[in-house]
Amino acid sequence: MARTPLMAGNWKMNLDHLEANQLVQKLAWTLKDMKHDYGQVEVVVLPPFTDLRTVQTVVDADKLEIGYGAQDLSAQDSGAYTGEISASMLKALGATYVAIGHSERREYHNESDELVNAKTKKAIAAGITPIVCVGEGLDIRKAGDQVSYTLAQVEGALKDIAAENVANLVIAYEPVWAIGTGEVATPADAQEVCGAIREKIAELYDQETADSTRILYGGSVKSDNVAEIMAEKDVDGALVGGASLKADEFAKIARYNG
Ligand SMILES: O=C(CO)COP(=O)(O)O
Repeated sequence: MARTPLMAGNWKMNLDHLEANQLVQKLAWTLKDMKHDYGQVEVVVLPPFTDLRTVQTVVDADKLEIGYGAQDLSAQDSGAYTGEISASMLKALGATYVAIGHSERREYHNESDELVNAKTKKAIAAGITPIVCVGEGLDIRKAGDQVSYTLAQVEGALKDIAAENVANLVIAYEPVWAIGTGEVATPADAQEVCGAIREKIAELYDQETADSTRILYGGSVKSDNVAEIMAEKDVDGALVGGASLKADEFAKIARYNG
């Protein structure tokens, strides 16, 4: 079954709401100039929470086909959880995606597979597509254990989630050693783990489910390396950090297929 490629820009803690407004408009103009076909490659931005209302306003006002979402959400529904943002709050802002378990959250906020699993369930319950992030650090890569390590994260994240929901979610393989370092995984590195993730989903569920789930690669993706990574059969898109902060560069990434 055909999987629509997805290019998602994770802005991390960059750009305030005024800058967000400019970037989203410039991205839309640039893609329009390039005659981008959104049916062929889906384009999504994941700004900081404080930008979401602004992004919603510009996307709605100009009827942009750019999707947007958040970089995290709470595992709780509501109540005394200072600083947290719930799935229903994101839904009310029209968010259609949310990144969950990004390696920076796992590292700096001690997010466990159990928490990632709980957050993934909250996103699904709210009708928001989770982008579940997994991937190994340098020590694990050096030991050659990247596949088993990453598959354990996938299994943890998907615990007790039904096949129909897994078919619709997105998994992003982001080897930590390739994030923000300029050191991009080779296409073969990306395919090795993305292919193994798809096999794992087939084993946990069935082949049809595995064939539907979109699997992204992330880690130093740029316009000059995206095409070769996208040529791999189990890579369905990219989760882009630094290069998504420049409209021209991110538009070129979205137009990797010419
Ligand atoms: O973490 C990433 C996206 O979520 C990747 O970041 P960079 O593209 O800046 O390496």
